[in-house]
Amino acid sequence: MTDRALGLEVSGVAVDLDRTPIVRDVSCAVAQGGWLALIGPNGAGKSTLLRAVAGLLPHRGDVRIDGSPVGHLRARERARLIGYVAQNPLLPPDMTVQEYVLLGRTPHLGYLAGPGERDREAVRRTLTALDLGDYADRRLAQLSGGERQRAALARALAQEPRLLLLDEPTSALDLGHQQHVLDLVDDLRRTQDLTVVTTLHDLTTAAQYADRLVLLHQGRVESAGAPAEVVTQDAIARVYAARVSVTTDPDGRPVVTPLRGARN
Ligand SMILES: Nc1ncnc2c1ncn2[C@@H]1O[C@H](COP(=O)(O)OP(=O)(O)OP(=O)(O)O)[C@@H](O)[C@H]1O
Repeated sequence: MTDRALGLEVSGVAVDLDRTPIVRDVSCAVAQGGWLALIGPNGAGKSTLLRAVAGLLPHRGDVRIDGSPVGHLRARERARLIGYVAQNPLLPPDMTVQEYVLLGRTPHLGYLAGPGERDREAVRRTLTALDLGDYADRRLAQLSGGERQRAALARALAQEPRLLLLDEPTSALDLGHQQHVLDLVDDLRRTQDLTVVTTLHDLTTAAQYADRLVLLHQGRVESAGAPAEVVTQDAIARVYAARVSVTTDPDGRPVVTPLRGARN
């Protein structure tokens, strides 16, 4: 970890759902402007942890954003600080893309005030950045799966949060849009000190973009650190029951190739 201030600090967070422990005593942290990827098999607790950090689930333990305990923030303040995109967001079908993305500005509007030029400009900029400029007046129901996913992301970016929480943000995107969206988020964290936390199933992609990985298994932290420390052949075999080869790219980041015959 760098000596930069912490953008997100999670200490001893635990979540029970229907009295079942789902996230157990998880601690992790990422610097301001850093990118942390939560990885782990299906059911490991990644989405649950992300929702707890977003303030959407009751939890034990402490979550701090830029040093402030989230539990002490008013809802509006929290909405200004945290942008969250769910794995399968429910989008109002009859709303246009532009109207929906403008909702991202709600936490910034004055009491009873409508959106101003700065808000409209933020929406225009975000739509263009996400390749949705031509879709501004389209209804959300008329978008493809990938376009919908980009609209949900656009709303969170138009919000201009300090912490961006993205649950599988590229699951519906083609390769070009995946790269484009992740590069855009990467650029925002570098230029605007945005702190980013994503869940990502693709371990090679996670290792390319994140500077810190947290491997969750059965609700606990199995390991955490730089990508090359966490993504190892042994860890993947143990936690995912998958047979892979792990090589290293020229930047020293792990590249994971699945090998057929894992069950043999
Ligand atoms: N209301 C609930 N009551 C009990 N268990 C639940 C409830 N909701 C979710 N779970 C369980 O919690 C576990 C963690 O779910 P979560 O969605 O956080 O996993 P995940 O790591 O994001 O998985 P995936 O990779 O499949 O998206 C799962 O086993 C899920 O079945």
